[in-house]
Amino acid sequence: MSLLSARDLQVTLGGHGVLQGVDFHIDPGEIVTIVGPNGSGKSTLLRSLIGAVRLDRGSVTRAPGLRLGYVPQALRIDPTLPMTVRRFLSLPARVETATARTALREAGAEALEGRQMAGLSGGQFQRVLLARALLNEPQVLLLDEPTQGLDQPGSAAFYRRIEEIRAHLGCAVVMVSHELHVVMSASDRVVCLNGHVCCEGHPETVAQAAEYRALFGTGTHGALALYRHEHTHSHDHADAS
Ligand SMILES: Nc1ncnc2c1ncn2[C@@H]1O[C@H](COP(=O)(O)OP(=O)(O)OP(=O)(O)O)[C@@H](O)[C@H]1O
Repeated sequence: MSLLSARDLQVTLGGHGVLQGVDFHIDPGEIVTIVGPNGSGKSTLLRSLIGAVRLDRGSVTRAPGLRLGYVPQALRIDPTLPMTVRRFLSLPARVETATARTALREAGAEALEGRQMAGLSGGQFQRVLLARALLNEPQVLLLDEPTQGLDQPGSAAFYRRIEEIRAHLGCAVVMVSHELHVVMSASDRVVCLNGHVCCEGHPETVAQAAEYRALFGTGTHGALALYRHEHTHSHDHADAS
């Protein structure tokens, strides 16, 4: 049985249709990567899965008592606000020091406990966000472009960490990524989104796909152009540029 599934999702934001007829599921231990051009609804799909978006139609079903951990695409913290990493982890709900330390260790951020949030590098900040998502020992970890702004080695290290966390905690992982090496090597399944699910499957089905490049253009720097894309329908999604 799937841990988390969505059926026939339809979402409108600001008067524009963002998701139409989207089905999704994630099974225990799986790593599923969502790819798609800018504005194709990837973040909206993740936010729908955690229950943060009003659905026009469709439903999201969670296994009973399911624990989710979510790493947002961006989180802005007022740089003038003094706040340590430890304190940040206790917002909005206080967590025990032992719990915070375990999560920081899992995320590779144990050395950052006493640091000011405003002084963290991009990679350190992402690890702290990851630690926050791990506080409740999630069964599904959802990551929205977690390596945005990291350099290639930083990004590769982050994804290795995710693999380790999956192995250690046994959690399933849903992530949005634009990085080919992640899509190719770290995913059990790839879901290609453009307002609707264009296609999905094992990364092994990846092939040379001129169609994909035609659809996604340079928005992904052609990096995902290898994803095999068998198109039987046209695209008119407003933001698919
Ligand atoms: N709160 C909002 N109000 C109005 N429109 C919104 C809102 N949030 C998102 N949108 C619009 O919905 C569409 C999908 O946004 P979403 O962030 O889900 O796409 P994405 O695929 O994650 O994009 P990116 O790759 O750029 O992060 C975009 O056109 C965006 O402008």
